[in-house]
Amino acid sequence: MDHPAVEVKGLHVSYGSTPVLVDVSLTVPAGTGVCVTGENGIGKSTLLRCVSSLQQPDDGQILVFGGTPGATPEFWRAVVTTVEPPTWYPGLTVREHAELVCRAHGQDPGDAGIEEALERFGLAGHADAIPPSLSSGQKQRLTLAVALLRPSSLLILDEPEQRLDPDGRAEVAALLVEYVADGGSLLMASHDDAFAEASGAVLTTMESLSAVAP
Ligand SMILES: Nc1ncnc2c1ncn2[C@@H]1O[C@H](COP(=O)(O)OP(=O)(O)OP(=O)(O)O)[C@@H](O)[C@H]1O
Repeated sequence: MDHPAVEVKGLHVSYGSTPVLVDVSLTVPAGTGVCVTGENGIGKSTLLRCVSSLQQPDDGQILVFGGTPGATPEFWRAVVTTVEPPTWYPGLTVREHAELVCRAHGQDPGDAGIEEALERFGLAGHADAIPPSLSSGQKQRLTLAVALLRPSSLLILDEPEQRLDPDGRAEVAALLVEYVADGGSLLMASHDDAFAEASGAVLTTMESLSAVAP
């Protein structure tokens, strides 16, 4: 039986005595995209951090392709998460970061489409620069370019539209449509409904995921 890409049941997370996620449940069927929306501070990043195994919930169950998140190397081969801000390797250029990630995932950097990806993300002119010298939007473009270059089965993206100009948002939305059309699964949080819809994701509000009204 095919497992859903993500299955969250009865998730509870509190910070101190403040509950943030109360009985939250969510399913992302494999090969589909889901976008969680909702006001600042409602708990979207917390949910994505838990699904990415970067945070342990107080209670509830999370399965990613039927397994425990973060428990195996297979999880990290299948899942790309941009919930944590990226870290750049000192002295490696934009192109070298892309090559490194491709190599780590068993791809021949010469065949991985790096030049095309840098071109598509408007980074071709910055391929020999180091990431800290890029603008905040260019850094976000690089983060997403590298996330999409390497093979994966599930993308977990926290507000991927952040800091992108309108052309950048349209380009990323088109790439996410392609990713899901090619069989990938997508779980993201966004404040931009138009971007999320253009990405082909099903929009769902954070409130609707909780069995208990906040
Ligand atoms: N490490 C933490 N310690 C204490 N409180 C936290 C922590 N992380 C998040 N919170 C609180 O939990 C709530 C949910 O935060 P979270 O970042 O998940 O919301 P969000 O929906 O992603 O917000 P935004 O749209 O602003 O990104 C907020 O009230 C936030 O202040």
